[in-house]
This record gives sequence, structure tokens and C-alpha cells, in this order.
Amino acid sequence: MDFPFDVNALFPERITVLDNSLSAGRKAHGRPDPLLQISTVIDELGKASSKAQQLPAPITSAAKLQANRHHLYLLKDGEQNGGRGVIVGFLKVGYKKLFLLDQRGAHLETEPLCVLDFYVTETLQRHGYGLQLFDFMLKHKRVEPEQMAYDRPSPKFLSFLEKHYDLKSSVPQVNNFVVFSGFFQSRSVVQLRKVPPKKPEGEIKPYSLMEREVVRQEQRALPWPFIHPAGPPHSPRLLPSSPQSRSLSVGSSPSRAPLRPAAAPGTPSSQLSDSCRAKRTRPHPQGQVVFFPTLTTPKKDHVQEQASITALERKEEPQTKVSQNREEDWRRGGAAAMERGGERGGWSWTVGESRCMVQWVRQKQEYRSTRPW
Ligand SMILES: CC(=O)SCCNC(=O)CCNC(=O)[C@H](O)C(C)(C)COP(=O)(O)OP(=O)(O)OC[C@H]1O[C@@H](n2cnc3c(N)ncnc32)[C@H](O)[C@@H]1OP(=O)(O)O
Repeated sequence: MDFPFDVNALFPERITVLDNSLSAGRKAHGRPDPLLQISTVIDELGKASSKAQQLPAPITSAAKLQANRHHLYLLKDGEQNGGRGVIVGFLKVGYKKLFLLDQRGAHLETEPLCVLDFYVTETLQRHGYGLQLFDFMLKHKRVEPEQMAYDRPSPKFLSFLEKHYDLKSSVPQVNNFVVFSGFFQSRSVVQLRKVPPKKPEGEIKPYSLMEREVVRQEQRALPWPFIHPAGPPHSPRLLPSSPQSRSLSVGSSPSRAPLRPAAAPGTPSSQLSDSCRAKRTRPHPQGQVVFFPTLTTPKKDHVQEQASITALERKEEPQTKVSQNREEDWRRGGAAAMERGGERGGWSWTVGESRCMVQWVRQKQEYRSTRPW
């Protein structure tokens, strides 16, 4: 990928590591880093990568890099373009809190280094450039490939991992991240922590049996996305899936095709999936079953968020203060969640939004109790 400026002056090294400062390290000719040009390079690469992966929107941009603690490795070929150099590709990694299932199906809280985006210019693919980038990153981060998690890897990337690192047997997950066997052995790096299993329904401290019943009644008439299936979605076998099925993710990245677990057609789970698919494309159809959104988000308060969503699934009330203007809050929360769908198109509800959802249900119940008609 060439640019109307001197790539060699901008990025003196063959592989440049960029973080949220967007600084390319050594200053070109004693001048400060030309931020605008670096931003242009990142934005163009992000667009090209999303196009190559058929993502709805770029997941890499200068603004996103500035807003996150990710590392972006940028590879150039300094000889091309009349000696001004071209950009060959990039690899973006970052740590994420993930809830993963080990081989025995136990939930573990982890925070591995994840591959978030990876792209080599079309004309230069299969020339070993991807391997150069990946090997550089492994050394820089002092990590082994099996210790990493992969955010919805494309078929090309899976083939790449198998060819170069012999990574082929993945451990099925309910989110979009792929980990391989060996991941759960590397405890020191991954910092595994067992997540306590869900309490059986009978042991849940009800805040009010009556209110729980009301919530159940409300569910029948709740607008999307508040309706919840009778049972939790399970993690079925892996099937190749359509591009739409990416949007069913409980992870953060909806649009990459093949590896997400999908239910066999005709099963309750697949009906749920179809229903969810409809939700994503057609907001607010009344009375449909909804799959609660993401369990894997890059957010700081992710653990609380997931706990809150779990509480919600059990119809418990999260123990926090909420705003008085609940319905308005809910609307705002819904809009914010929709906007956040951006990164890989996934839905995610913050703790606040989930609270508002519960409070909104209760407010409706209070309202109705004063108006029995
Ligand atoms: C978490 C994520 O970021 S997933 C997104 C991954 N990115 C993409 O899918 C974007 C499009 N693809 C690419 O940009 C590149 O193919 C990359 C980044 C996946 C790999 O970079 P490359 O420079 O092509 O890799 P490199 O040359 O080192 O290795 C080649 C191997 O990668 C895999 N590979 C690369 N291109 C392809 C392809 N078109 N079809 C199938 N496999 C491919 C193969 O295993 C190939 O080995 P082979 O040629 O013997 O079959």
C-alpha cells in the first residue's frame, strides 16, 4: 500500500510498534512525528483489513488505537515506490478479559493477549510477510502462539496458524474468541481464575417472589431486546456459519464467518439464533425471543457487567442505585449499546444499561398496579 508521502521517513524501522501515542519512535529529521500521516496510514490499513474480512466497519483506526491499550505492528518494504517505501501489512494485539471454557467445560476468567486484527496487502499475501509480523510480535511480547486468544479468526488466518505454528485443535467457546489446546496449560501467562458456578435457581435470594412473577409476566409482552429465552443458550458443536450468524455473538465480533458455534437447523437453539438474527436487522419487533448480548467486551468493568447480565438472566436485581428517569435511561442505554455494536458489530450492555432494563420492567409493573385496567 503506497502513500503520497515518504513512508521511510515516517517509519524508519522495517517493523514499527505503535501504541496509543501513535509515535513511531525515532523522530524523522528531528521533527515531531507527523501524526496526521501516521493516522492516515493506520486508517487506510484498517479500511483495507475490514474490506478483506468483510466486516461491516473497520476495527482498526488511529482513533481506536489512541483510545485503547493495544499494540499495532506495522511492516513496510522500504525499497518499493521509488525508494519511498510501501506499507505491507499490520498486526494488532491487546489484552482482554475473557470468560473461557476449558476442555472440561469449566468457566475460567482469563486475560490473555489477543490477536485483534491482522492484514497483509492482497498482492503480497503468501510471501511470508504475515509470518514476519507475527514472529516479531511473539518476541516483542514474549508469548507463545498457544498462549494467545484469537478474535474470530478468518479462514486464512486459521490456515496461517496451522501452517506456521501447528495450531489446529481449538477448544470450543461460547464467544467469538478461539483458543487452542495448550492455552489452559500456560497458567502463569494466562492468569486463569475459576468462575464460581451459577447458583441453582432455588438458592437465589429472591428480592420478591411476587416481583419475580411479575417480571415473568412482563417478559411475555416486553419489547425487544428484553425478552429472554427459557433456558440459557448452550454451546453446540461448531458449524460453518453464514455471515449473518456473526451477529449472534455473545462475544465482541459478529461478522467473521466460519468458526463460531452454531446450532443445528431446527433445534431450539437454532430457532433462537434465527430470532436473534432478526433482532439485529430489525430493531424492536415485539414479543420475540432475545439472546442476551456480549459476554466478552474490552471494557474495564467487564466482570461486573457479566455478573450483572447473569443476575438479570436469573431475574435478580443488581444491587445499585439507579436514576429516577428510568425509561429514558433505558432508551439512552439501548441507543448506546447499538452504537457500540461497531467494533465487530457485537452488542454489549453495560452494567448501567442492564440495571435500567430491570428498573424499567419494575416501573411498568408499578404503573400497572395503579391502573388495573
Ligand atoms: C483475528 C484476525 O485478525 S482474523 C483476520 C485475518 N486477516 C485476514 O483474513 C485478512 C486477509 N488475509 C491476510 O491478510 C493474510 O492472508 C494473513 C494476514 C492472514 C496472512 O498473511 P500472509 O502474509 O499471507 O501469511 P504468510 O505468507 O506468512 O503465510 C502464508 C500462509 O497463510 C495462509 N494463507 C495466506 N493467504 C491465504 C489464502 N488466500 N488462502 C488460504 N490460506 C492463506 C496459508 O496457510 C499460507 O500458507 P500456504 O501458502 O502454504 O497455503
